[in-house]
Amino acid sequence: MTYVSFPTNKPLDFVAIGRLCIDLNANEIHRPMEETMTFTKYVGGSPANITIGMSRLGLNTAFIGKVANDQMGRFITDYLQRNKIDTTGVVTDTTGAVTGLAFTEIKSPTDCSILMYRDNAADLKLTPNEVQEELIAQAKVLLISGTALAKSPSREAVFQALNYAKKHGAVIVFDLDYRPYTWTSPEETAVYYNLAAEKCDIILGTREEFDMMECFENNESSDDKVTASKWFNHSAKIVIIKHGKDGSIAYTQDDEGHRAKSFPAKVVKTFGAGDSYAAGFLYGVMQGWTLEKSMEFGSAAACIVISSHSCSDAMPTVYQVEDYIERCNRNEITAS
Ligand SMILES: Nc1ncnc2c1ncn2[C@@H]1O[C@H](COP(=O)(O)OP(=O)(O)OP(=O)(O)O)[C@@H](O)[C@H]1O
Ligand SMILES: O=C(O)C[C@@H](O)[C@H](O)C(=O)CO
Repeated sequence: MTYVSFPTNKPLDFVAIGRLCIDLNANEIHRPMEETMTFTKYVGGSPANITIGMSRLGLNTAFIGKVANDQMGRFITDYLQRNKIDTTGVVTDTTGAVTGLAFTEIKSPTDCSILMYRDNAADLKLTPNEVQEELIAQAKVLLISGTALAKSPSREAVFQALNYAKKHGAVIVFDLDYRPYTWTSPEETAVYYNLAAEKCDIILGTREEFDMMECFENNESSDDKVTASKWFNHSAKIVIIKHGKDGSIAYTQDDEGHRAKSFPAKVVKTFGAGDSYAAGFLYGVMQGWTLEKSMEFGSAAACIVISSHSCSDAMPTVYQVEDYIERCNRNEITAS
């Protein structure tokens, strides 16, 4: 059964808009940041990671965003290009803005946190008139991600991209990617998240992210099915609610939910799970696979990334994901 129809007559499979930054992941893992001395530098930012994931899976991809006019900005653009991502939509800041930095602390496989340096970050300076309509017109899928809604003018740039995607018939995906440090209040966050989500065909988020969006409705965590059903009154065709190592559930308008188990993993760090899951899942639905198969593929892609040191650099190929699933089926991989 097909839940979402992707346009067939477009040259670009996937374009994402939003955050491009640098992850500095602790080399000395299982230590607090206070005792960490060295870091490895990777391209970061959830929509960038997802786009790198889609490109590694063999899709034709592009990115819309803004980088600082410095060595870090050039490192990001160069890395995207080396990963075969079209960067004609990546503009360079001219105001002296800087590249956002995420220092990751890996205390244990379950206790990870991110220390952010995002004052005057270039990615939030993208303006609506810098969003190229032509790029979105050529794309089957536009992915937006929540952090870009946190501040103007990037917020308006995302809504401009949504307008273009609607006009040209791209399938719109919203990865909620809620990072509280970027926002001023939960109420402001919920307003813009809800306005954007109304326009989207596929919405992916964790239970906590959906709870944030429902902060006007009640103070308690909702039932997943109740949460999902609200969005079918707008544009949504698929709503996915993720539950960490307990797996994920996909809802469509007419059913009780499709549950995907997660695979075992030798976890190094937890961040990056959601980005690799999104890339794997979206790849699957774009191939016309069932929701279960697409979710399984996303779950296995997530395991590969959380078993690795980086998010972006560890994004797997189709062969790597298939091999991981086969090895799990042969009980060759056990949880850490
Ligand atoms: N410890 C784990 N072991 C196995 N699979 C996992 C684990 N954690 C996450 N996953 C897989 O990754 C998917 C997405 O993870 P999660 O629900 O943590 O998303 P997220 O919170 O968006 O991730 P992130 O930490 O990148 O923000 C899960 O549905 C599951 O399939
Ligand atoms: O910007 C962040 O919040 C951290 C990212 O750079 C990181 O790569 C990430 O988003 C993983 O999901």
